[in-house]
Amino acid sequence: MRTIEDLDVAGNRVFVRADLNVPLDGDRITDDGRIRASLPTIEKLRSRGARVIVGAHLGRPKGEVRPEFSLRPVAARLGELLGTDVHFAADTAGESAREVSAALRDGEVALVENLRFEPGETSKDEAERGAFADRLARLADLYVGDGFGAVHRRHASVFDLPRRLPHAAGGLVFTEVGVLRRLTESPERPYAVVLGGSKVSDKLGVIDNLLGTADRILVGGGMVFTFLAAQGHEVGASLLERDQIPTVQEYLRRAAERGVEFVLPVDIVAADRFAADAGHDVVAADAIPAGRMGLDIGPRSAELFAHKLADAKTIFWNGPMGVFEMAPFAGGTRAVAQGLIDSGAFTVVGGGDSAAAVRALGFEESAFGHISTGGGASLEYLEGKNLPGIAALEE
Ligand SMILES: Nc1ncnc2c1ncn2[C@@H]1O[C@H](COP(=O)(O)OP(=O)(O)O)[C@@H](O)[C@H]1O
Ligand SMILES: O=C(OP(=O)(O)O)[C@H](O)COP(=O)(O)O
Repeated sequence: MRTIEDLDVAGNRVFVRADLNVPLDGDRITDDGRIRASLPTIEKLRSRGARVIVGAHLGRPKGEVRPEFSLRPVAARLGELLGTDVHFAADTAGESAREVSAALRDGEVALVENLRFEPGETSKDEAERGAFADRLARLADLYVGDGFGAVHRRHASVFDLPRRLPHAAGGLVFTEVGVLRRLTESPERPYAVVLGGSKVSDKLGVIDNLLGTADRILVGGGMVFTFLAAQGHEVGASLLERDQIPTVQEYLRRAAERGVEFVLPVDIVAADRFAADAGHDVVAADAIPAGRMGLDIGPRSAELFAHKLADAKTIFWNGPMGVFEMAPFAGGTRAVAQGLIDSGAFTVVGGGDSAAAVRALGFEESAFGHISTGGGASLEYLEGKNLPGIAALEE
């Protein structure tokens, strides 16, 4: 992969695909980790006289303009962190974006509106994606891929755009890939992987490959309930991917065959609704009452998980153990974070929300080996998959 140093950026318009998909509460950014992670590349380009046009997504607005997914608050925060005004284009590749791009002076920075407001960004249809990438390409002379958290997406701005412009990888993508490579090339054993979060169907697939590399797989978060259902238990109103049950049954069977240990919660914090002030209590994992939803792993599970991490030499963790954003359901995530630290292992935490969780719960980032900005992206990298956003940069 070429680096920024290989590009002649001075006086040129450089489109930087960043991952600025930060958690928001209304228009308040609750964790700006991904914005901070994007700064070194943007600063380096500015200092070399580039005209920087940043493109990014926020949430999953599915090709529609939805004001609650606007990047405007992100532009303001990016400007504060850079110590300069960030011009904001009210559309993605339309009139406003073209005007903003044309008016940029050397060293200035602009952010265009949420790329996913355009159906072409995420389309499965290559022609539709290509047409959108063509429009984006008119905004810039060069492309820098730095949105590590989105490199696993075959999206217009990630995959099709770099094929249309001279391109290079940004520093964040380099750093992330460098650390993850260490996990794929002979990790020190025992190697434990902790999986949780809510993007269950996205992330279940990684287990297929982990069964060949990890010694122990701990499952928490929303992923738990598909496992419990696969074992024949009722999961009440918890998050469940019913069509994935046979796949999970197959994973459990293969794990037993290969001597990979699956560690599942033994108790669950079950709530009567999805709210911070919901009524809740701890129930056995195989006895979740009808109508109740599991929003965290229980205290006995937290202890079990910490115990199963204690002797590990390498740990990768993606996905919070519960709905950590609500205090009554943060215990499992806190215990796993502490378990990683106490193990003394080489630890990697990946994912927008996982990284936000460790910061929100007051842990020092330096207590972990590496905090990755990508959850799904790092999982797919560990799977050995060809990541579209990296493949396009290598071309
Ligand atoms: N049991 C659960 N039910 C519903 N949502 C959950 C549960 N456990 C965790 N979550 C949610 O998962 C989200 C993070 O999932 P995900 O996006 O997959 O992680 P990451 O961004 O770290 O890759 C958090 O917002 C958290 O509230
Ligand atoms: O938040 C992200 O990924 P992550 O939750 O796996 O860390 C990225 O911004 C990608 O978002 P997407 O999973 O909606 O494509």
